[in-house]
Amino acid sequence: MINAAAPGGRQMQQRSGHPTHHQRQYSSDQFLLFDSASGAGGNKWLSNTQPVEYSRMLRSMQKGEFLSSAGAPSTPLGSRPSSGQQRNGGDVSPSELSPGILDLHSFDTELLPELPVPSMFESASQFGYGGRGRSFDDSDTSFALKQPMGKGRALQENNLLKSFSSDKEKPGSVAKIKVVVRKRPLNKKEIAKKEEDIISIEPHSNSITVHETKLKVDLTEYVEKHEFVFDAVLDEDVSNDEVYRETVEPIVPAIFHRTKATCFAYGQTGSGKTYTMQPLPLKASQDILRLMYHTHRNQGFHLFVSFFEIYGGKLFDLLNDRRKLCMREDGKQQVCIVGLQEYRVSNVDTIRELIEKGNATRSTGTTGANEESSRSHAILQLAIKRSIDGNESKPARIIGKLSFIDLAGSERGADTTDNDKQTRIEGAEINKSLLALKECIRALDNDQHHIPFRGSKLTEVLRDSFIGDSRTVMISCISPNAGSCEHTLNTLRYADRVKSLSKGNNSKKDPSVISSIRESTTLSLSSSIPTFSSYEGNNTDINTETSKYGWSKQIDKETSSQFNMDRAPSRREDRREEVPAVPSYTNYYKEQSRGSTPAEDSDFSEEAYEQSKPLRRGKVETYSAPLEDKGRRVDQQPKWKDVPDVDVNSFYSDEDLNALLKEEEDLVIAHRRQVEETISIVREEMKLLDEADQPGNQLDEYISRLSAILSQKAAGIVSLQARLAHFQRRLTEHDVLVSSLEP
Ligand SMILES: Nc1ncnc2c1ncn2[C@@H]1O[C@H](COP(=O)(O)OP(=O)(O)OP(=O)(O)O)[C@@H](O)[C@H]1O
Repeated sequence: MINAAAPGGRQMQQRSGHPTHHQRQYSSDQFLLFDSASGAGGNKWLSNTQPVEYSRMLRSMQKGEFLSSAGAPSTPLGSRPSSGQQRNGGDVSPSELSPGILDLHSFDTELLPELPVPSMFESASQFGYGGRGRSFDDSDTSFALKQPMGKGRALQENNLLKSFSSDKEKPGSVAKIKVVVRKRPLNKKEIAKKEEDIISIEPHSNSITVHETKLKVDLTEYVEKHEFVFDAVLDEDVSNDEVYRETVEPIVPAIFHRTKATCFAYGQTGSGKTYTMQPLPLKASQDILRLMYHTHRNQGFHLFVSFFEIYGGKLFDLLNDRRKLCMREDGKQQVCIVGLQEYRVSNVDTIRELIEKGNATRSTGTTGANEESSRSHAILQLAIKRSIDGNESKPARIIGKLSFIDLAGSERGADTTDNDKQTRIEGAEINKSLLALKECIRALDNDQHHIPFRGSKLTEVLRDSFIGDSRTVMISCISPNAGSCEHTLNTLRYADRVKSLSKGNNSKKDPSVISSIRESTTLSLSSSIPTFSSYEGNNTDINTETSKYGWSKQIDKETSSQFNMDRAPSRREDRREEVPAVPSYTNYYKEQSRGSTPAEDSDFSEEAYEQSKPLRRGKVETYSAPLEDKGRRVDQQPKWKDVPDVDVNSFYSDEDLNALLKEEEDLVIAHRRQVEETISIVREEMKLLDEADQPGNQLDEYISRLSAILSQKAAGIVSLQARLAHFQRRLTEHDVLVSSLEP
């Protein structure tokens, strides 16, 4: 448990002169300038305000800092550089790339016969593995290179190996949902601005504390602490290798056992989602291939890769020149993405190339880059498939898969300060998808019969990841700087809220990893931006052993053609059963441009579905009514058990959304007007102050007058912010309703 009174790390030591408060309520004498739950407050100015020097503060305002933050009251958004480019201050190497893909072509799951699984220890000794493979942080995919373990936080063991050596390879041994928080270091810009690092982390207790600087009405500064506990908390010095070991590595073996696993990165723009997600698929591929060639050797498994993005509710194939994709639901309510390319891969280099290609496509496809890319969700999927009865000429059936999702910046959905309607509508779309995602994850953890995946495109395409034997890892990325405090708190609070609502939170929790929040504020955040990330997940057993393993250099390096890649058969071609390997992208694309029709996809789905149906697991049946009703049409909807009792027409229309957006616009304009008025008053007063600043004059009088005016104006702004928060709540409710209703 956290000692709330303990110093919060180095940043807290720096401010040791300031009193630390722990309160559960906003006290009446503390109005908080621009500190709103709405996230709309321009708290940059205040956050940057150091031990309050009144005149300095005024000068800051005079210089326009106030205008730039409060006048356009949004947290400054980092732009998203194109993939492969160096991000500001970042160190993403071209070889350390990429988020992931989703394969929904092969929606049917083949149940494997229980094959004997050789022990990895046996394999390891047999193949002479002595040490851990070189990390992707080193931009080297060679499996067998031994090198010293990176510095670490007791995460140096390879969880994959543990799974080899014990029954942990079975999906049931890995937590169903795990929530991890990762803090990035201060970037150059923040350091140049002398921004404080307000996050302290206690890795041993998995606790994280946000030290929020606030101002009282008399403009004295105080610090409020907000403490949270998650399944794992990763400090800024934790490497991407360690992130992988903590998050994805434990679930990799499960995908050979018909598990669908999903890894999300969530957080505000610039918090490190892409930085965190990019290396994961490559590392996972490395482990998957290793398992395929060793533990599961000769079992006919193949690895497939696909990569697409969801932007503005539309799907684009990142491995096929951003070709627009179509999502279809067949008679069995199986979702398939028509035209999505899948690549059969057999070595890591090929996967790396595909991922780089996808990232580049994503960038070029979203020129003007930062804004748009942070408004898209990129989904990369690694699928394990196997041909029926080991017959390579038959279409491969999906066994398990691992999806990596680099989500759009969480704050975008609730950015109420942007007056551009299109941007706000896009934001609403993101908001909707993030909310829907959170709801699905929560339903998943609660074993609910109805998984509300219809709430958004994102959850619809991830539908098969939410059913059956699934695993979810959420990585909440947070920025450490004071200016991002509100967004960071939103991320952590929402995570905590989701966690606290899950059944697992009550029944399965290890007391030592109970997610807890110890905050001094009780301002309702139910309306705040959906910053999910928290969840119950007791996987402490996974990380306690200390076995080692290493990879063989020879096994995964194939000396085959250019890309070592077979093309995944399209469904049309599946029926022809003639799928020559295509050695180059060019040929591949030509070949693929023929595409397949939705009807054909559906047909295929039917067949595949029928073949695998008897073996499907119970949970699928609970959500998918057509399992018992083969004649059901696509347009017939199942009867959801938990659809709210609402009048659909009163909520679910463009007019309503427009009305909400209009209301929001009015509020934003009113807010802005108040702020501008305040600024002009301050400027006037500064003039007076300058005039008064003569020997013999009484400055106190001016200062107290100014203080009174500012207090009054601030109260007005706080009131507007409360209205904005209220409005956001309504928007959120709207989104929840929309996500709960059938399309
Ligand atoms: N843990 C980290 N260590 C070092 N640098 C980091 C870390 N996390 C992020 N960065 C750097 O911070 C910057 C922003 O990170 P990134 O682009 O991953 O953010 P993001 O959350 O994906 O943003 P967006 O939502 O706009 O896509 C990049 O320059 C990146 O290199």
